[in-house]
Amino acid sequence: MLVTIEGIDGSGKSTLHKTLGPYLADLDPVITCEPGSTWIGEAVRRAIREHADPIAEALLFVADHAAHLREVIRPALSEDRLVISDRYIDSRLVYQQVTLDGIIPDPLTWLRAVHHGWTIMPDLTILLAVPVPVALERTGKRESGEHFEQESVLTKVQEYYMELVEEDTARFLILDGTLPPEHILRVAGEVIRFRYDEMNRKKKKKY
Ligand SMILES: Nc1ncnc2c1ncn2[C@@H]1O[C@H](COP(=O)(O)OP(=O)(O)O)[C@@H](O)[C@H]1O
Ligand SMILES: Cc1cn([C@H]2C[C@H](O)[C@@H](COP(=O)(O)OP(=O)(O)O)O2)c(=O)[nH]c1=O
Repeated sequence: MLVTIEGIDGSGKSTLHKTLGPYLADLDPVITCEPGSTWIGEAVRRAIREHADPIAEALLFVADHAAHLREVIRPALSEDRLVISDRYIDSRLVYQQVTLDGIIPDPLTWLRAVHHGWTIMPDLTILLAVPVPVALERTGKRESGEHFEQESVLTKVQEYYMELVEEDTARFLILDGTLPPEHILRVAGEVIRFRYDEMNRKKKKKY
């Protein structure tokens, strides 16, 4: 089962992701992330740092995703493992919708077409929602400000995430990212456990 964690910068994804591994240790989950689960992640980081051309940057994120699928996601899913990824396809659908605006006509259609036919859609996506000012206050404490971490970008990104939810409500679980981290961990952890058990029960029934 593939679970992804999404949200704007500063929404608390990494905090949740780090603690889910130990919380669900009995399920032996594969804990992974985008960008950066393969060497292509280094190129992505450089593109972000050096404000590369937005199309080049978008395609590097896609290249990182392709390598991630081949090296981590597909092998783990083929063994029926539980995979939990900090960011995944939706990050591209929302962030690159912003960065490609005015550069490519209809960026969302283009982004979907680029992924079409080879990506694997998540079974469950946990979206951490926090007001943009709270996220900015949190990320403002970081030493390296990235070019995505601006109010105008994050406001659009949050809006686009909500549009994705409206299109596919069954896939998303929205959690209030301003709640205490232990509370978020318990809800996310128990929902993942329930869904994973349910999937395994259904599989057993088939045999
Ligand atoms: N639920 C929470 N409540 C308060 N602060 C949080 C919470 N989750 C994370 N933080 C803090 O906010 C900052 C950003 O969190 P992080 O997990 O790195 O976010 P992201 O990975 O989404 O950018 C960190 O300093 C972290 O300690
Ligand atoms: C995976 C992905 C990330 N990003 C952006 C979101 C982040 O601002 C940045 C780095 O991602 P990440 O390392 O997850 O940062 P954070 O922990 O702050 O959320 O890259 C995209 O623009 N497109 C993508 O496809």
